[in-house]
Amino acid sequence: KGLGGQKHQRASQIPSQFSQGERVAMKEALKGAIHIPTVSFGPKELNTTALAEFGEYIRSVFPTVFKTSFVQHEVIGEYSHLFTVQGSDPSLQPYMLLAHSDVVPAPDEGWEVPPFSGLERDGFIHGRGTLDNKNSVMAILQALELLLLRNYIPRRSFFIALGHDEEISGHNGAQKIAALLQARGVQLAFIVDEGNFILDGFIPNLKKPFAIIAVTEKGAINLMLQVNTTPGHSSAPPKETSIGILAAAVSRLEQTPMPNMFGSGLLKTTLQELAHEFPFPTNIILSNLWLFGPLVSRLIERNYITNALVRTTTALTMFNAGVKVNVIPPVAQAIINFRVDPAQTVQEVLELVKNIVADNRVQFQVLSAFDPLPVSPSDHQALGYQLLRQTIRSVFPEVNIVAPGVCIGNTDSRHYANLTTGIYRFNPLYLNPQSFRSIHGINEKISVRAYETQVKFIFEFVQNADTDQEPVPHLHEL
Ligand SMILES: CCCCCCCC/C=C\CCCCCCCC(=O)N[C@@H](CC(N)=O)C(=O)O
Ligand SMILES: [Zn+2]
Ligand SMILES: [Zn+2]
Repeated sequence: KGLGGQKHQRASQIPSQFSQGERVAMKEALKGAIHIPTVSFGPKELNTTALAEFGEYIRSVFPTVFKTSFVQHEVIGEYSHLFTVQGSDPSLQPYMLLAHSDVVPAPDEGWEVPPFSGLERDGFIHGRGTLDNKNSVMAILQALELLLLRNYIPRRSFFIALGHDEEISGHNGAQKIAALLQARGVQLAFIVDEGNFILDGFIPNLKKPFAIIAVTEKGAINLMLQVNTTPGHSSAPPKETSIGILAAAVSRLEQTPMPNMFGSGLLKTTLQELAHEFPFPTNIILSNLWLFGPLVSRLIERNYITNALVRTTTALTMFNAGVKVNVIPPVAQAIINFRVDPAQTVQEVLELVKNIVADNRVQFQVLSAFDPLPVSPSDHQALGYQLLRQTIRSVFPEVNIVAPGVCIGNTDSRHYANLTTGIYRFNPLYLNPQSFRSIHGINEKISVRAYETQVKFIFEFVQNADTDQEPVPHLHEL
Protein backbone atom coordinates (compact mmCIF):
# COMPACT_ATOMS: atom_id res chain seq x y z
CA LYS A 1 0.00 0.00 0.00
CA GLY A 2 1.33 3.40 -0.97
CA LEU A 3 -1.20 5.68 0.70
CA GLY A 4 -1.61 6.19 4.43
CA GLY A 5 -4.20 4.34 6.48
CA GLN A 6 -7.87 5.14 6.48
CA LYS A 7 -8.06 7.16 9.68
CA HIS A 8 -7.84 10.60 8.10
CA GLN A 9 -9.86 9.67 5.08
CA ARG A 10 -13.56 10.40 4.82
CA ALA A 11 -15.50 8.57 7.48
CA SER A 12 -18.01 7.16 5.04
CA GLN A 13 -17.23 6.41 1.43
CA ILE A 14 -20.26 6.46 -0.79
CA PRO A 15 -20.56 2.94 -2.21
CA SER A 16 -19.94 2.68 -5.95
CA GLN A 17 -23.13 0.83 -6.68
CA PHE A 18 -25.60 2.02 -9.25
CA SER A 19 -29.25 1.13 -9.67
CA GLN A 20 -30.58 -0.55 -12.81
CA GLY A 21 -32.17 2.75 -13.84
CA GLU A 22 -28.87 4.62 -13.38
CA ARG A 23 -26.99 2.01 -15.39
CA VAL A 24 -29.43 2.30 -18.28
CA ALA A 25 -29.23 6.10 -18.13
CA MET A 26 -25.43 6.08 -18.20
CA LYS A 27 -25.14 3.90 -21.29
CA GLU A 28 -27.87 5.84 -23.09
CA ALA A 29 -26.01 9.06 -22.30
CA LEU A 30 -22.84 7.67 -23.90
CA LYS A 31 -24.74 6.50 -26.99
CA GLY A 32 -26.17 9.98 -27.45
CA ALA A 33 -22.68 11.49 -27.19
CA ILE A 34 -21.33 9.15 -29.88
CA HIS A 35 -24.19 10.19 -32.14
CA ILE A 36 -22.91 13.79 -32.32
CA PRO A 37 -20.16 13.89 -34.99
CA THR A 38 -17.66 16.18 -33.25
CA VAL A 39 -14.99 15.49 -35.86
CA SER A 40 -11.67 17.32 -36.06
CA PHE A 41 -10.79 17.02 -39.75
CA GLY A 42 -7.65 19.09 -40.13
CA PRO A 43 -5.57 21.85 -38.54
CA LYS A 44 -8.40 24.40 -38.66
CA GLU A 45 -11.32 22.24 -39.73
CA LEU A 46 -13.70 21.28 -36.95
CA ASN A 47 -17.38 20.43 -36.98
CA THR A 48 -18.38 23.47 -34.92
CA THR A 49 -22.11 22.73 -35.27
CA ALA A 50 -21.58 19.34 -33.66
CA LEU A 51 -19.31 20.80 -30.96
CA ALA A 52 -22.00 23.36 -30.06
CA GLU A 53 -24.59 20.59 -29.99
CA PHE A 54 -22.31 18.55 -27.74
CA GLY A 55 -22.18 21.46 -25.27
CA GLU A 56 -26.00 21.53 -25.15
CA TYR A 57 -26.09 17.76 -24.84
CA ILE A 58 -23.93 17.53 -21.71
CA ARG A 59 -26.10 20.22 -20.10
CA SER A 60 -29.19 18.11 -20.76
CA VAL A 61 -27.85 14.75 -19.55
CA PHE A 62 -25.97 16.01 -16.48
CA PRO A 63 -28.38 18.61 -15.03
CA THR A 64 -27.11 18.26 -11.44
CA VAL A 65 -23.53 19.05 -12.47
CA PHE A 66 -24.71 22.26 -14.09
CA LYS A 67 -26.95 23.44 -11.27
CA THR A 68 -24.78 22.64 -8.25
CA SER A 69 -23.62 25.82 -6.52
CA PHE A 70 -20.07 24.63 -5.83
CA VAL A 71 -19.51 23.49 -9.44
CA GLN A 72 -18.52 26.38 -11.68
CA HIS A 73 -18.74 25.90 -15.44
CA GLU A 74 -16.93 27.97 -18.07
CA VAL A 75 -16.75 27.62 -21.84
CA ILE A 76 -13.23 28.25 -23.14
CA GLY A 77 -12.15 28.68 -26.76
CA GLU A 78 -15.84 28.51 -27.76
CA TYR A 79 -16.29 24.75 -27.36
CA SER A 80 -14.06 23.48 -24.54
CA HIS A 81 -15.44 23.13 -21.03
CA LEU A 82 -13.79 23.85 -17.70
CA PHE A 83 -15.50 22.79 -14.49
CA THR A 84 -14.20 23.91 -11.10
CA VAL A 85 -15.49 21.74 -8.31
CA GLN A 86 -14.91 23.63 -5.08
CA GLY A 87 -13.83 21.39 -2.21
CA SER A 88 -14.54 22.07 1.45
CA ASP A 89 -10.88 21.98 2.55
CA PRO A 90 -8.78 24.73 0.95
CA SER A 91 -5.61 23.29 2.49
CA LEU A 92 -5.71 20.38 0.03
CA GLN A 93 -4.08 21.10 -3.33
CA PRO A 94 -6.50 20.65 -6.24
CA TYR A 95 -6.07 18.17 -9.06
CA MET A 96 -7.52 17.92 -12.56
CA LEU A 97 -9.24 15.31 -14.72
CA LEU A 98 -8.87 15.70 -18.49
CA ALA A 99 -10.66 14.31 -21.53
CA HIS A 100 -11.54 15.50 -25.03
CA SER A 101 -14.80 15.63 -26.94
CA ASP A 102 -13.47 15.76 -30.50
CA VAL A 103 -12.80 12.63 -32.53
CA VAL A 104 -10.87 11.73 -35.66
CA PRO A 105 -12.85 11.24 -38.89
CA ALA A 106 -14.54 7.90 -39.51
CA PRO A 107 -15.49 7.04 -43.07
CA ASP A 108 -18.34 4.47 -43.08
CA GLU A 109 -16.38 1.85 -45.03
CA GLY A 110 -15.36 -1.22 -43.08
CA TRP A 111 -17.43 -0.58 -39.97
CA GLU A 112 -19.75 -3.30 -38.66
CA VAL A 113 -22.15 -0.54 -37.64
CA PRO A 114 -22.13 3.11 -38.79
CA PRO A 115 -19.49 4.98 -36.75
CA PHE A 116 -21.78 7.75 -35.50
CA SER A 117 -24.79 5.56 -34.76
CA GLY A 118 -23.87 4.82 -31.13
CA LEU A 119 -25.71 1.52 -31.58
CA GLU A 120 -25.59 -1.18 -28.93
CA ARG A 121 -24.92 -4.65 -30.25
CA ASP A 122 -23.83 -7.80 -28.39
CA GLY A 123 -23.17 -5.86 -25.20
CA PHE A 124 -20.99 -3.23 -26.93
CA ILE A 125 -21.65 0.40 -27.75
CA HIS A 126 -20.18 1.00 -31.19
CA GLY A 127 -18.76 4.11 -32.74
CA ARG A 128 -16.06 6.71 -33.10
CA GLY A 129 -15.08 8.08 -29.71
CA THR A 130 -16.13 5.08 -27.62
CA LEU A 131 -12.47 4.57 -26.60
CA ASP A 132 -10.93 7.87 -27.72
CA ASN A 133 -12.27 9.75 -25.84
CA LYS A 134 -15.96 10.47 -25.34
CA ASN A 135 -16.02 7.53 -22.97
CA SER A 136 -13.86 9.58 -20.58
CA VAL A 137 -15.74 12.86 -21.13
CA MET A 138 -19.02 11.15 -20.34
CA ALA A 139 -17.71 8.91 -17.54
CA ILE A 140 -16.16 11.85 -15.67
CA LEU A 141 -19.35 13.92 -15.84
CA GLN A 142 -21.50 10.87 -15.15
CA ALA A 143 -19.51 9.97 -12.02
CA LEU A 144 -19.76 13.57 -10.80
CA GLU A 145 -23.51 13.66 -11.52
CA LEU A 146 -24.03 10.46 -9.50
CA LEU A 147 -21.86 11.69 -6.62
CA LEU A 148 -23.74 14.99 -6.47
CA LEU A 149 -27.08 13.17 -6.53
CA ARG A 150 -25.84 11.36 -3.42
CA ASN A 151 -25.12 14.74 -1.77
CA TYR A 152 -21.38 14.34 -2.05
CA ILE A 153 -19.26 17.37 -1.20
CA PRO A 154 -15.58 16.92 -2.03
CA ARG A 155 -12.90 17.95 0.44
CA ARG A 156 -10.25 18.43 -2.23
CA SER A 157 -11.10 20.84 -5.05
CA PHE A 158 -10.69 19.55 -8.57
CA PHE A 159 -10.99 20.74 -12.14
CA ILE A 160 -12.45 18.93 -15.10
CA ALA A 161 -11.09 20.15 -18.43
CA LEU A 162 -12.75 18.87 -21.59
CA GLY A 163 -10.86 19.93 -24.70
CA HIS A 164 -12.56 20.20 -28.09
CA ASP A 165 -9.53 20.06 -30.40
CA GLU A 166 -7.16 17.48 -28.92
CA GLU A 167 -6.96 15.55 -32.19
CA ILE A 168 -5.55 18.65 -33.88
CA SER A 169 -3.13 19.58 -31.10
CA GLY A 170 -5.32 21.33 -28.52
CA HIS A 171 -4.31 24.91 -29.38
CA ASN A 172 -7.75 26.43 -28.81
CA GLY A 173 -8.90 24.12 -26.03
CA ALA A 174 -6.32 22.70 -23.63
CA GLN A 175 -3.76 25.39 -24.36
CA LYS A 176 -6.23 28.18 -23.55
CA ILE A 177 -7.49 26.45 -20.41
CA ALA A 178 -3.91 25.98 -19.23
CA ALA A 179 -3.14 29.68 -19.86
CA LEU A 180 -6.26 30.72 -17.96
CA LEU A 181 -5.44 28.56 -14.95
CA GLN A 182 -1.87 29.76 -14.96
CA ALA A 183 -3.06 33.37 -15.00
CA ARG A 184 -5.23 32.52 -12.00
CA GLY A 185 -2.17 31.20 -10.18
CA VAL A 186 -3.42 27.61 -10.01
CA GLN A 187 -0.91 24.89 -9.20
CA LEU A 188 -2.15 21.32 -9.35
CA ALA A 189 -1.26 18.30 -7.23
CA PHE A 190 -1.57 16.13 -10.35
CA ILE A 191 -3.46 15.58 -13.60
CA VAL A 192 -5.10 12.43 -14.96
CA ASP A 193 -5.67 12.20 -18.72
CA GLU A 194 -6.25 9.54 -21.37
CA GLY A 195 -3.25 7.50 -22.50
CA ASN A 196 -2.41 4.02 -21.34
CA PHE A 197 -4.73 1.21 -20.32
CA ILE A 198 -4.89 -2.14 -18.62
CA LEU A 199 -3.08 -4.05 -21.33
CA ASP A 200 -4.09 -7.53 -22.29
CA GLY A 201 -2.44 -9.71 -24.93
CA PHE A 202 0.30 -7.34 -26.08
CA ILE A 203 3.13 -9.54 -24.85
CA PRO A 204 3.27 -13.15 -26.03
CA ASN A 205 3.61 -15.48 -23.01
CA LEU A 206 2.08 -13.02 -20.59
CA LYS A 207 -1.47 -14.16 -20.13
CA LYS A 208 -2.24 -11.83 -17.23
CA PRO A 209 -3.35 -8.24 -17.85
CA PHE A 210 -1.30 -5.42 -16.35
CA ALA A 211 -1.98 -1.72 -15.83
CA ILE A 212 0.45 0.79 -17.25
CA ILE A 213 0.18 4.37 -16.03
CA ALA A 214 2.01 6.57 -18.50
CA VAL A 215 4.32 8.96 -16.65
CA THR A 216 5.63 10.55 -19.81
CA GLU A 217 4.73 10.76 -23.48
CA LYS A 218 6.76 10.81 -26.64
CA GLY A 219 7.60 14.03 -28.44
CA ALA A 220 6.44 14.60 -32.00
CA ILE A 221 7.63 16.17 -35.25
CA ASN A 222 5.62 16.86 -38.37
CA LEU A 223 8.25 17.34 -41.02
CA MET A 224 7.59 18.35 -44.62
CA LEU A 225 10.04 17.24 -47.27
CA GLN A 226 9.90 19.07 -50.59
CA VAL A 227 11.64 18.67 -53.92
CA ASN A 228 11.39 21.26 -56.71
CA THR A 229 12.43 20.50 -60.28
CA THR A 230 11.91 22.27 -63.59
CA PRO A 231 8.54 21.37 -65.16
CA GLY A 232 8.34 20.30 -68.78
CA HIS A 233 6.84 17.95 -71.36
CA SER A 234 6.49 14.35 -70.17
CA SER A 235 7.42 13.03 -73.60
CA ALA A 236 11.08 13.86 -72.88
CA PRO A 237 11.49 13.34 -69.12
CA PRO A 238 14.68 14.16 -67.21
CA LYS A 239 16.56 11.29 -65.57
CA GLU A 240 14.94 12.09 -62.22
CA THR A 241 11.71 13.95 -61.39
CA SER A 242 10.74 15.66 -58.14
CA ILE A 243 8.50 12.68 -57.43
CA GLY A 244 11.30 10.15 -57.93
CA ILE A 245 13.79 12.10 -55.81
CA LEU A 246 11.30 12.57 -53.00
CA ALA A 247 10.06 8.97 -53.14
CA ALA A 248 13.62 7.70 -52.81
CA ALA A 249 14.25 10.03 -49.86
CA VAL A 250 11.14 8.99 -47.91
CA SER A 251 11.75 5.36 -48.73
CA ARG A 252 15.26 5.65 -47.23
CA LEU A 253 13.67 7.09 -44.10
CA GLU A 254 11.13 4.29 -43.90
CA GLN A 255 13.79 1.64 -44.44
CA THR A 256 16.18 3.11 -41.88
CA PRO A 257 14.59 2.91 -38.43
CA MET A 258 15.74 5.38 -35.81
CA PRO A 259 18.11 3.86 -33.22
CA ASN A 260 16.78 1.43 -30.65
CA MET A 261 16.81 3.33 -27.31
CA PHE A 262 15.81 0.39 -25.11
CA GLY A 263 18.87 0.69 -22.86
CA SER A 264 18.19 4.28 -21.87
CA GLY A 265 14.45 4.17 -21.42
CA LEU A 266 11.71 3.71 -18.87
CA LEU A 267 10.68 0.48 -20.59
CA LYS A 268 13.39 -1.35 -18.63
CA THR A 269 11.68 -0.38 -15.36
CA THR A 270 8.29 -1.42 -16.75
CA LEU A 271 9.61 -4.83 -17.79
CA GLN A 272 11.40 -5.40 -14.49
CA GLU A 273 8.10 -4.79 -12.68
CA LEU A 274 6.36 -7.28 -15.00
CA ALA A 275 9.11 -9.91 -14.68
CA HIS A 276 7.68 -12.03 -11.88
CA GLU A 277 4.37 -12.48 -13.73
CA PHE A 278 6.08 -14.39 -16.54
CA PRO A 279 6.78 -18.12 -16.47
CA PHE A 280 10.34 -19.47 -16.42
CA PRO A 281 12.65 -18.62 -18.20
CA THR A 282 11.16 -15.22 -19.21
CA ASN A 283 11.01 -14.11 -15.56
CA ILE A 284 14.76 -14.71 -15.21
CA ILE A 285 15.49 -12.96 -18.49
CA LEU A 286 13.47 -9.86 -17.55
CA SER A 287 14.97 -9.72 -14.06
CA ASN A 288 18.45 -9.67 -15.55
CA LEU A 289 18.23 -7.06 -18.26
CA TRP A 290 21.86 -6.06 -17.63
CA LEU A 291 22.63 -9.37 -19.37
CA PHE A 292 19.65 -10.06 -21.60
CA GLY A 293 18.81 -6.46 -22.56
CA PRO A 294 20.03 -6.76 -26.19
CA LEU A 295 18.01 -9.95 -26.72
CA VAL A 296 14.85 -8.47 -25.18
CA SER A 297 15.13 -5.25 -27.15
CA ARG A 298 15.40 -7.21 -30.43
CA LEU A 299 12.28 -9.19 -29.55
CA ILE A 300 10.37 -6.03 -28.67
CA GLU A 301 11.17 -4.30 -31.94
CA ARG A 302 9.83 -7.22 -33.99
CA ASN A 303 6.21 -6.30 -33.23
CA TYR A 304 5.07 -3.00 -34.71
CA ILE A 305 3.19 -1.90 -31.58
CA THR A 306 5.91 -2.71 -29.04
CA ASN A 307 8.49 -1.36 -31.51
CA ALA A 308 7.02 2.08 -30.77
CA LEU A 309 8.21 1.67 -27.18
CA VAL A 310 11.89 1.39 -28.03
CA ARG A 311 12.51 4.03 -30.66
CA THR A 312 11.43 7.20 -32.40
CA THR A 313 8.93 6.04 -35.00
CA THR A 314 8.77 7.27 -38.59
CA ALA A 315 5.35 7.36 -40.25
CA LEU A 316 4.95 8.62 -43.83
CA THR A 317 1.47 10.09 -43.60
CA MET A 318 0.98 12.44 -46.57
CA PHE A 319 2.32 12.64 -50.12
CA ASN A 320 1.35 15.20 -52.76
CA ALA A 321 2.73 15.73 -56.23
CA GLY A 322 1.85 16.20 -59.86
CA VAL A 323 -0.51 18.46 -61.76
CA LYS A 324 -1.36 16.58 -64.96
CA VAL A 325 -0.61 13.22 -66.57
CA ASN A 326 1.67 14.70 -69.21
CA VAL A 327 3.49 17.37 -67.19
CA ILE A 328 6.79 16.81 -65.39
CA PRO A 329 5.87 17.69 -61.79
CA PRO A 330 7.41 20.97 -60.60
CA VAL A 331 7.06 20.10 -56.92
CA ALA A 332 6.61 17.04 -54.73
CA GLN A 333 5.82 17.20 -51.01
CA ALA A 334 5.63 14.57 -48.28
CA ILE A 335 4.82 14.85 -44.60
CA ILE A 336 6.41 12.55 -42.09
CA ASN A 337 5.09 12.16 -38.56
CA PHE A 338 7.82 11.18 -36.07
CA ARG A 339 7.10 10.25 -32.46
CA VAL A 340 10.22 11.09 -30.52
CA ASP A 341 11.52 8.56 -28.01
CA PRO A 342 11.85 10.02 -24.47
CA ALA A 343 15.61 9.39 -24.62
CA GLN A 344 16.01 11.68 -27.66
CA THR A 345 15.25 15.28 -28.58
CA VAL A 346 13.62 16.83 -31.64
CA GLN A 347 16.99 18.29 -32.63
CA GLU A 348 18.74 14.93 -32.48
CA VAL A 349 16.06 13.31 -34.62
CA LEU A 350 16.24 16.08 -37.23
CA GLU A 351 20.01 15.60 -37.49
CA LEU A 352 19.54 11.87 -38.04
CA VAL A 353 16.87 12.52 -40.67
CA LYS A 354 19.12 14.84 -42.67
CA ASN A 355 21.91 12.27 -42.58
CA ILE A 356 19.62 9.49 -43.75
CA VAL A 357 18.15 11.54 -46.60
CA ALA A 358 21.61 12.83 -47.57
CA ASP A 359 20.38 14.63 -50.65
CA ASN A 360 20.61 18.40 -50.80
CA ARG A 361 17.86 18.63 -53.40
CA VAL A 362 15.43 17.74 -50.62
CA GLN A 363 14.29 20.71 -48.52
CA PHE A 364 13.05 20.31 -44.97
CA GLN A 365 10.38 22.30 -43.19
CA VAL A 366 9.39 21.56 -39.61
CA LEU A 367 5.63 22.12 -39.47
CA SER A 368 5.36 21.46 -35.74
CA ALA A 369 7.50 19.80 -33.10
CA PHE A 370 7.84 19.30 -29.38
CA ASP A 371 10.22 17.33 -27.22
CA PRO A 372 9.21 14.31 -25.12
CA LEU A 373 7.49 15.27 -21.87
CA PRO A 374 9.23 15.18 -18.48
CA VAL A 375 8.85 11.97 -16.47
CA SER A 376 6.31 12.37 -13.64
CA PRO A 377 7.09 10.79 -10.29
CA SER A 378 5.81 7.27 -9.62
CA ASP A 379 7.42 6.71 -6.24
CA HIS A 380 5.59 6.12 -2.99
CA GLN A 381 5.28 9.85 -2.37
CA ALA A 382 3.60 10.58 -5.71
CA LEU A 383 -0.03 11.32 -4.76
CA GLY A 384 -1.61 11.08 -8.23
CA TYR A 385 0.20 7.86 -9.09
CA GLN A 386 -0.61 6.27 -5.73
CA LEU A 387 -4.29 7.27 -5.94
CA LEU A 388 -4.55 5.69 -9.38
CA ARG A 389 -2.83 2.58 -8.09
CA GLN A 390 -5.11 2.38 -5.07
CA THR A 391 -8.23 2.76 -7.23
CA ILE A 392 -7.01 0.21 -9.80
CA ARG A 393 -6.47 -2.28 -6.96
CA SER A 394 -9.98 -1.72 -5.66
CA VAL A 395 -11.89 -1.64 -8.97
CA PHE A 396 -9.79 -4.25 -10.79
CA PRO A 397 -8.69 -6.62 -7.98
CA GLU A 398 -7.65 -9.20 -10.60
CA VAL A 399 -4.90 -6.88 -11.92
CA ASN A 400 -1.71 -7.66 -9.99
CA ILE A 401 0.66 -5.28 -11.67
CA VAL A 402 0.54 -1.51 -11.91
CA ALA A 403 3.68 -0.10 -13.51
CA PRO A 404 4.85 3.24 -14.90
CA GLY A 405 5.34 3.49 -18.65
CA VAL A 406 5.47 5.68 -21.74
CA CYS A 407 2.48 6.90 -23.77
CA ILE A 408 3.27 6.40 -27.46
CA GLY A 409 0.54 8.84 -28.55
CA ASN A 410 0.15 12.46 -27.52
CA THR A 411 -2.42 13.95 -25.22
CA ASP A 412 -3.82 17.32 -24.20
CA SER A 413 -2.09 16.92 -20.83
CA ARG A 414 1.18 18.12 -22.33
CA HIS A 415 -0.21 21.67 -22.42
CA TYR A 416 -0.51 21.66 -18.63
CA ALA A 417 3.14 20.89 -17.87
CA ASN A 418 3.58 24.32 -16.20
CA LEU A 419 0.83 23.59 -13.70
CA THR A 420 2.13 20.35 -12.19
CA THR A 421 4.97 17.85 -12.22
CA GLY A 422 2.54 14.94 -11.85
CA ILE A 423 0.90 14.10 -15.18
CA TYR A 424 -0.59 10.61 -15.41
CA ARG A 425 -2.13 9.16 -18.55
CA PHE A 426 -4.39 6.25 -17.79
CA ASN A 427 -7.79 5.00 -18.97
CA PRO A 428 -9.41 2.54 -16.55
CA LEU A 429 -10.24 0.11 -19.35
CA TYR A 430 -8.90 -3.15 -20.70
CA LEU A 431 -7.20 -2.84 -24.08
CA ASN A 432 -6.09 -5.68 -26.35
CA PRO A 433 -4.25 -5.39 -29.69
CA GLN A 434 -7.53 -5.52 -31.63
CA SER A 435 -9.08 -2.68 -29.65
CA PHE A 436 -5.80 -0.76 -29.92
CA ARG A 437 -6.09 -0.95 -33.73
CA SER A 438 -9.68 0.34 -33.55
CA ILE A 439 -8.49 3.64 -32.01
CA HIS A 440 -8.29 5.99 -35.05
CA GLY A 441 -9.17 2.83 -37.06
CA ILE A 442 -12.43 0.99 -37.66
CA ASN A 443 -14.95 -0.75 -35.38
CA GLU A 444 -14.08 1.26 -32.28
CA LYS A 445 -16.36 0.02 -29.49
CA ILE A 446 -16.66 -0.27 -25.72
CA SER A 447 -18.53 -2.91 -23.78
CA VAL A 448 -21.39 -1.61 -21.66
CA ARG A 449 -19.79 -3.33 -18.69
CA ALA A 450 -16.40 -1.67 -19.34
CA TYR A 451 -18.07 1.73 -19.52
CA GLU A 452 -19.92 1.16 -16.25
CA THR A 453 -16.61 0.15 -14.68
CA GLN A 454 -15.00 3.35 -15.97
CA VAL A 455 -17.73 5.39 -14.26
CA LYS A 456 -17.26 3.36 -11.08
CA PHE A 457 -13.49 3.97 -11.24
CA ILE A 458 -13.90 7.74 -11.42
CA PHE A 459 -16.63 7.66 -8.75
CA GLU A 460 -14.18 5.94 -6.39
CA PHE A 461 -11.12 7.91 -7.53
CA VAL A 462 -12.70 11.27 -6.73
CA GLN A 463 -13.55 10.07 -3.23
CA ASN A 464 -10.09 8.54 -2.74
CA ALA A 465 -8.55 11.89 -3.70
CA ASP A 466 -10.17 13.46 -0.65
CA THR A 467 -7.46 11.97 1.51
CA ASP A 468 -5.32 14.44 3.42
CA GLN A 469 -2.69 11.79 3.90
CA GLU A 470 0.56 12.15 2.10
CA PRO A 471 1.43 8.81 0.52
CA VAL A 472 3.68 6.81 2.87
CA PRO A 473 6.60 4.59 1.95
CA HIS A 474 6.20 0.83 1.74
CA LEU A 475 6.97 -0.94 5.01
CA HIS A 476 9.94 -2.77 3.51
CA GLU A 477 11.59 0.57 2.84
CA LEU A 478 11.39 1.79 6.42
C1 LIG B 1 5.25 -3.53 -22.05
C2 LIG B 1 4.14 -2.69 -22.45
C3 LIG B 1 3.47 -3.06 -23.78
C4 LIG B 1 2.67 -1.89 -24.23
C5 LIG B 1 2.06 -2.01 -25.56
C6 LIG B 1 1.64 -0.65 -26.07
C7 LIG B 1 0.16 -0.50 -26.12
C8 LIG B 1 -0.25 0.90 -26.43
C9 LIG B 1 -1.39 1.26 -25.58
C10 LIG B 1 -2.02 2.41 -25.64
C11 LIG B 1 -1.61 3.54 -26.48
C12 LIG B 1 -2.80 4.31 -26.96
C13 LIG B 1 -2.45 5.75 -27.19
C14 LIG B 1 -3.71 6.55 -26.94
C15 LIG B 1 -3.46 8.01 -26.78
C16 LIG B 1 -3.63 8.67 -28.07
C17 LIG B 1 -4.26 10.01 -27.99
C18 LIG B 1 -4.28 10.56 -29.39
O1 LIG B 1 -4.87 9.96 -30.27
N1 LIG B 1 -3.60 11.68 -29.63
C19 LIG B 1 -3.41 12.19 -30.96
C20 LIG B 1 -3.55 13.65 -31.04
C21 LIG B 1 -2.52 14.49 -30.38
N2 LIG B 1 -2.83 15.00 -29.20
O2 LIG B 1 -1.45 14.71 -30.90
C22 LIG B 1 -2.08 11.69 -31.48
O3 LIG B 1 -1.88 11.84 -32.70
O4 LIG B 1 -1.26 11.16 -30.75
ZN1 LIG C 1 -7.60 10.89 -27.45
ZN1 LIG D 1 -7.02 10.18 -30.73
